[in-house]
Amino acid sequence: MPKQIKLAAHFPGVNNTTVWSDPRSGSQIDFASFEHMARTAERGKFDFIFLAEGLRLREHAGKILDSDVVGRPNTTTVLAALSAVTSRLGLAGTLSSTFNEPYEVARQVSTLDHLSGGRAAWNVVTSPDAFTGQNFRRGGFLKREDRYQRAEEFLTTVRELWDSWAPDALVGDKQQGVFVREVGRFVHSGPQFDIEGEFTLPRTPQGQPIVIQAGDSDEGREFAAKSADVIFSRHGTLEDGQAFFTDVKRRLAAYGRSHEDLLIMPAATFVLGDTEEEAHEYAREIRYQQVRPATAIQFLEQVWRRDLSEYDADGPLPEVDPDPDAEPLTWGRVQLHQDNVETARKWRALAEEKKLSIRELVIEATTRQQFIGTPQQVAHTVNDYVQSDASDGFVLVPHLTPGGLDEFADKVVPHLQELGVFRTDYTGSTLREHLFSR
Ligand SMILES: Cc1cc2nc3c(=O)[nH]c(=O)nc-3n(C[C@H](O)[C@H](O)[C@H](O)COP(=O)(O)O)c2cc1C
Repeated sequence: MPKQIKLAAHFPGVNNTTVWSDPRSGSQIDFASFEHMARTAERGKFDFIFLAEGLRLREHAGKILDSDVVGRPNTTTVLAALSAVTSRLGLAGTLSSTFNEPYEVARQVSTLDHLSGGRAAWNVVTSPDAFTGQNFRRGGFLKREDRYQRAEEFLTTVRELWDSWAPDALVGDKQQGVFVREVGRFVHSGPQFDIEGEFTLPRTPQGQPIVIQAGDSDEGREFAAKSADVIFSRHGTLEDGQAFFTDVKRRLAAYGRSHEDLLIMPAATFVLGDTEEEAHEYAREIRYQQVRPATAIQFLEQVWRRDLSEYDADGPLPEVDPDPDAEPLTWGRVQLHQDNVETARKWRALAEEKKLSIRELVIEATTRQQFIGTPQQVAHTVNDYVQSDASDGFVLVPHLTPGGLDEFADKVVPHLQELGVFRTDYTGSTLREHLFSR
């Protein structure tokens, strides 16, 4: 029996991977856009729709990063609204464990699980940097290395709250006039949180809503191995995916968990065409739309940590080397280039080897996992990746809002179904049932 593939739909929206200038692109904020994508994902029998969270607009060299599409509505409000226009699709939202409180998050996710009949998931993130936290008047709050301690105790506390009501606590006996047998009480005392009281919501349909984790450091992986149901990762290529998969799955045994208890779902994008050549040509066009000249210079400045605005994006790399001591120029984005000098060395070598301009180099160096081809080819490649343990499935990030997922749902999914590796209909009603058949 081949592995069954898990699929999620990432609502695009706050970075240069979205081609917002395309005539077909719609609003990032209107509910109609969220509804369109959710309905498409449900038509394609996806496991869940996924919303990321950005708590502060990113900045580059002191200005709002204009390659980002600004304006991301509140996660749980959008998901609550989506629960009313879908009936099976899982609803996953990102909420930071650094800038929230366990009681509040437990209530929000619990409410979503009740409203949706057991379809809620929480993506626990520690959030990138102090800059993000300034909106909360806690700019310097928690060093990066201390955030997982808080995240772990945060999640433990949330789980205690979710478990605080017995499954049969709500009696609702109209004859006897007994509504509730016993409310859920909790007491949590630890280094991060010291709270006690009654939780206001009874046990939810899933009991424990699904927990997703998205940090990539050693601590992040360990946290996921101990506590998460799903990891959302950036390791989407075959070799990188397999290395990540092996590393994370081997950590599970220490926590008494099996390989099937934690699903690995990297982000991936896709470009479809009637022929392979057409798909590749279209993919190239999309990358040029995503990385415009000004965006290319910004990417380079992120690595060089210098003002390079005088350079021509269609010309060669600057002769000047990166500044090893400078502060990053970009704030609010996860710092992908911690060692900027080393990254610059690799980029320079790549540009020299392939004779690339700045823009061509940025396109080459920043392209993430993409499935490109005819719908049938893409279905086969996705399946090969999953069967060869590069992942358990993918979180698909379309480049158009809101219609970018339509072709995948309507043209690729049927091929996956024919291969016998993807459901032809939902068999359960909760997200936990979709993901784990239990
Ligand atoms: C694939 C992926 C997606 C992420 N999505 C978000 C997000 O939506 N919102 C957010 O605040 N942080 C997000 N993060 C940042 C993580 O929460 C975390 O702060 C960051 O990766 C640093 O932790 P690490 O060193 O363990 O990777 C994401 C990280 C990864 C790897």
